[in-house]
Amino acid sequence: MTGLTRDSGTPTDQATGDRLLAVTDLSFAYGDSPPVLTGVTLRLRAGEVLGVLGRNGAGKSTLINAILDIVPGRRGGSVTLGPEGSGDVRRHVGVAGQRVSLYKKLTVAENLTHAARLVLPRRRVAAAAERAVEDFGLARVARTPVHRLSGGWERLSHIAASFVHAPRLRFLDEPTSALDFETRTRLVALMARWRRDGDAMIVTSHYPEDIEETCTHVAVVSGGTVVGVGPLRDLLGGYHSELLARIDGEQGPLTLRAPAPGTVAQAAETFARWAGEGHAASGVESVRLTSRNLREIISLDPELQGSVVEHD
Ligand SMILES: Nc1ncnc2c1ncn2[C@@H]1O[C@H](COP(=O)(O)OP(=O)(O)OP(=O)(O)O)[C@@H](O)[C@H]1O
Repeated sequence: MTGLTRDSGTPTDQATGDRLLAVTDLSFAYGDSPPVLTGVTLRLRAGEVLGVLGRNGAGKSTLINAILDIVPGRRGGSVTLGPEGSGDVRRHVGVAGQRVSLYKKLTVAENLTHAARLVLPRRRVAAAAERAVEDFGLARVARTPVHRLSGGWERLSHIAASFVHAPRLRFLDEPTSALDFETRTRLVALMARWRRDGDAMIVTSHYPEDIEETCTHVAVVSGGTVVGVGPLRDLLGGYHSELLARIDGEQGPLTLRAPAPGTVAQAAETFARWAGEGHAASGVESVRLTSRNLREIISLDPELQGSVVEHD
């Protein structure tokens, strides 16, 4: 495929000062089984968000587990987590795994407090838990025991507890699964805020829209390694959008068509320019903006086919 750069444009750490993750030549196998991952090298700096795509069973969760050394099985390679020289990995790293890890009998607020106590000094625990309730919109369920929550609220509470200590490096394994539209929107907005604040993230998802909305870089796990890493804008920019404007002119309806390289936002800019040049002065009947988005791009790439699922 043309858009995805292989081994070029990898998030780099030319200036290592704001580096939050360095993975070099990491391999991983479960027990005596053949390796699930081989020779993975990744770098993430402040403000970079890496979206990880791949089919079911490709090794996305394993990538997170291997980086964090959660499950035994690392076979060589090196990993540096968090800001360089900070020493305190637990304080700077947060993991919202695919499986919810909350105490079922405790309320959401109690879970948040407990999670904060594990990492933060006592004087900061209450404020951190309160802030998580506010940021994640959990006030309605704060006093509800986890076993009585719906699946979506449970997942959101799980993510809130995972990040109650406001880590600089965040791992999110399929964070939007089970979330309704409103809740997903809230999480996506929070992720954008964390990115602006300079946190780095690794996000796995089967939804290209999640990756497109939240990530600065994309990686594909396939055949036991990370086969493509690149900036999202390069991936999307390698394809063309098309603008269609139907205009009612004196000679009857007229269709204007123009290729617009790049993302939907860039295409919209092109249309605005047309309008400024008077093309639309006689009245635009309808404007269709078609763009190759990540979902379309994935459908064109055999390596990625099967790695996405449809939203409900
Ligand atoms: N604890 C384990 N022991 C042995 N094999 C495992 C274990 N966990 C995962 N695997 C295997 O490792 C491979 C990668 O699994 P992983 O869960 O990382 O894939 P994934 O890309 O996250 O999948 P999904 O999209 O379904 O969540 C699979 O073949 C899986 O069966």
